[in-house]
Amino acid sequence: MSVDLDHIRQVREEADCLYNEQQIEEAIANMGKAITEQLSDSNPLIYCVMNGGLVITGKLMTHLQFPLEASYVHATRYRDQLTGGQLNWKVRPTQDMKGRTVVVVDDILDEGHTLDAIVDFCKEQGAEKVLTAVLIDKKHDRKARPGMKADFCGLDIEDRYIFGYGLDYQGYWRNANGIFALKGH
Ligand SMILES: O=P(O)(O)OC[C@H]1O[C@H](OP(=O)(O)OP(=O)(O)O)[C@H](O)[C@@H]1O
Ligand SMILES: Nc1nc2[nH]cnc2c(=O)[nH]1
Repeated sequence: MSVDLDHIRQVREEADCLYNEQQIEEAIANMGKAITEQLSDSNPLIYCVMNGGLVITGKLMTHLQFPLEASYVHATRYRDQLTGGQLNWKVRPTQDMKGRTVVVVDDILDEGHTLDAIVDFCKEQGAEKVLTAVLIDKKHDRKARPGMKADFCGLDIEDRYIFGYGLDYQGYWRNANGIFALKGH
């Protein structure tokens, strides 16, 4: 499928900025502090959920100055759509996580099905404790479980489709240096 780059550029120009870079970096630093306070002696295994978790995981890790191991999983359920479907595992965790503390890091907790499935998988593999960390929690009443929350969260957003800081619009703008909401969504 060919991509209309003029459309991609226009989407970015017309989008509403919900959080700028400075606000996001401050939120990431606060997440790093909270994780450090709780986990600095636990030798955790940090899983980046690709693709969206790429930016937040990299930035968050530099705030975690204690021994840890890092790896990634790849699961997707939105592909290039604005609404989610069936979770598609592309790469499952490979490390031995028996008895380990695992932290699953992703860009967004939207409905929560992605995080729930990854957490369940890690528990089935014998992880002792599985915690979740997300940059963004989207506020609505469609969570996979009522009241579902991440253990560590940077920012809340209203119920709109967003991109930037790892989140994409049709595969683009994961590199946008703010959190932007799509015009009209
Ligand atoms: O809470 P949920 O409703 O399950 O949605 C959250 C997930 O959706 C996005 O991934 P996506 O499936 O778009 O794949 P991507 O990471 O490659 O963008 C995002 O990165 C989260 O992993
Ligand atoms: N890009 C993007 N991906 C998502 N996955 C779940 N919610 C969202 C969202 O608002 N934006």
